[in-house]
Amino acid sequence: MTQSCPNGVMPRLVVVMGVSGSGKTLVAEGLCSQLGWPFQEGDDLHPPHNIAKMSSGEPLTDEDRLPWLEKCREWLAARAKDGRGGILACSALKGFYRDILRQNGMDVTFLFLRVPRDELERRLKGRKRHFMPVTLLDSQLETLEAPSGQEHILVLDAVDQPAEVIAKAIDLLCEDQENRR
Ligand SMILES: Nc1ncnc2c1ncn2[C@@H]1O[C@H](COP(=O)(O)OP(=O)(O)O)[C@@H](O)[C@H]1O
Ligand SMILES: O=C(O)[C@H](O)[C@@H](O)[C@H](O)[C@H](O)COP(=O)(O)O
Repeated sequence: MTQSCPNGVMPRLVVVMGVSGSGKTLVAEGLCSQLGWPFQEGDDLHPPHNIAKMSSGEPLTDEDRLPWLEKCREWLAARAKDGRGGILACSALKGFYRDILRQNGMDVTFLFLRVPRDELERRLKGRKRHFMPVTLLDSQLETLEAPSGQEHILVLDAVDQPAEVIAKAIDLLCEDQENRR
């Protein structure tokens, strides 16, 4: 079902968002390897105490997340400067977190990966060597403020096989690019 953009996908800033297990890392890496844009894993920008907190089964608070979101925003701002595009895997669960990432009028496209709870649980249980415990899944889902119609966010039901999900993500970026012309 992949359609190619007539002129290719033009470099831009994309945040692949959603709860833990939704496939942010897989999709963001897949997009970057196909598009040749820089990739950043949002988890790698967390301060160590945030990772320790989640590892111990405690959800993060807004206060915990603010310095991390600032790091994420700085990464996006640096990519905006160099103009080669960039894709950040970042949960961006609440509307105001997303506003932080768009601060100063930065043109950021959010791609929300929507996945049912049972599939999320299956994925988190199957994922090896990762700090995030499956017991935090419900708090992730409670914290998530699904994008409202007012926020221009691309929504992808990310339940197919990985290659298909990545192809659909490229289709959505192409479609959006055409709509923005
Ligand atoms: N479309 C998919 N189908 C099957 N497994 C997937 C899919 N997307 C991701 N996974 C697997 O689910 C787990 C969570 O994916 P990951 O990309 O780490 O999610 P996130 O970064 O949102 O926490 C990983 O083991 C990954 O390989
Ligand atoms: O805001 C948060 O609570 C965290 O950022 C969280 O949403 C994120 O999901 C974890 O860092 C786990 O990492 P994965 O999303 O890669 O599972």
